[in-house]
Formats: sequence, structure tokens, C-alpha cells
Amino acid sequence: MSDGANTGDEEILDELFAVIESRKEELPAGSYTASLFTHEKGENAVLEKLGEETTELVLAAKDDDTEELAHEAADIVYHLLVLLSMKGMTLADLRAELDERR
Ligand SMILES: N=c1c2ncn([C@@H]3O[C@H](COP(=O)(O)OP(=O)(O)OP(=O)(O)O)[C@@H](O)[C@H]3O)c2ncn1[C@@H]1O[C@H](COP(=O)(O)O)[C@@H](O)[C@H]1O
Repeated sequence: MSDGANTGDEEILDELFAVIESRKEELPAGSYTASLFTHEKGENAVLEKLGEETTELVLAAKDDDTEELAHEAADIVYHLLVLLSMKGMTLADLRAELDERR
């Protein structure tokens, strides 16, 4: 597992969100992100994914499978950012909420 160094963590979330926003704008063929924005199920596609990934995360935690836990956590963060973008929100909204709790 990681040694805890977090250099670049903020940047990676900003970069990922910027990619998601550009996929939403350009809807390139072959993009999984674009397919979520154009899915026939609408927002339910990403909501269902978040539900599935959360169940998988819980199972990984119960198994003490930290590699799988990191994998599922990353899936959840990615789909969460897609949901925020879908709702016209940004990472700043998430940061503001977290900041208020300090
Ligand atoms: N971070 C992600 C990311 N995380 C998860 N996924 C996709 O989310 C889907 C997860 O659904 P599933 O659980 O069915 O996938 P799975 O691999 O069968 O199952 P798991 O074992 O992963 O749970 C897979 O198709 C993954 O490819 C992601 N797809 C894209 N990104 C990021 O988005 C960027 C743009 O991707 P495109 O839009 O495809 O160009 C990429 O460069 C990545 O940085």
C-alpha cells in the first residue's frame, strides 16, 4: 500500500474532474464517461453504479482486502465526480462542504 505520501492528490482529483467535464462537453465516441452522460437510463446509470460499487467496497472491507478496497474506493470517487458534474456541481462545492466541517 501507499506510504502515505500525498503529493499531487489534490491535482489528481482536479485533473480527473477536468477530464470528466471535457467528456461531458465533447461526448467523444468510446468514452465510458461520455456513455454515462448519454445513458438511456439517465442519471440512474451512475446512481446504480455508485450503489454497486458501494456494495463491493463493503465486501472488500469485510474481507480485509485492502487492494480491492482501494480499487472500489477509486471507482466510487470517479462515479461520485461524474454525479457532481451531472448535477452542475464542481469540486469546489465538495471542498466547501468539507471545509465547513473542520
Ligand atoms: N477513473 C475512471 C474510472 N473508474 C472506473 N471506471 C469505469 O467504471 C466501470 C466500472 O464498472 P464495473 O464495476 O462494471 O467495472 P468492472 O471492471 O467490470 O468491475 P469492478 O471490478 O471494477 O468493480 C468500468 O467500465 C471502468 O472502466 C472509470 N472510467 C474512467 N475513469 C477515468 O476517466 C478518464 C476518462 O475515461 P473515458 O471517459 O473512458 O475516456 C480515464 O482516463 C480515467 O481517468
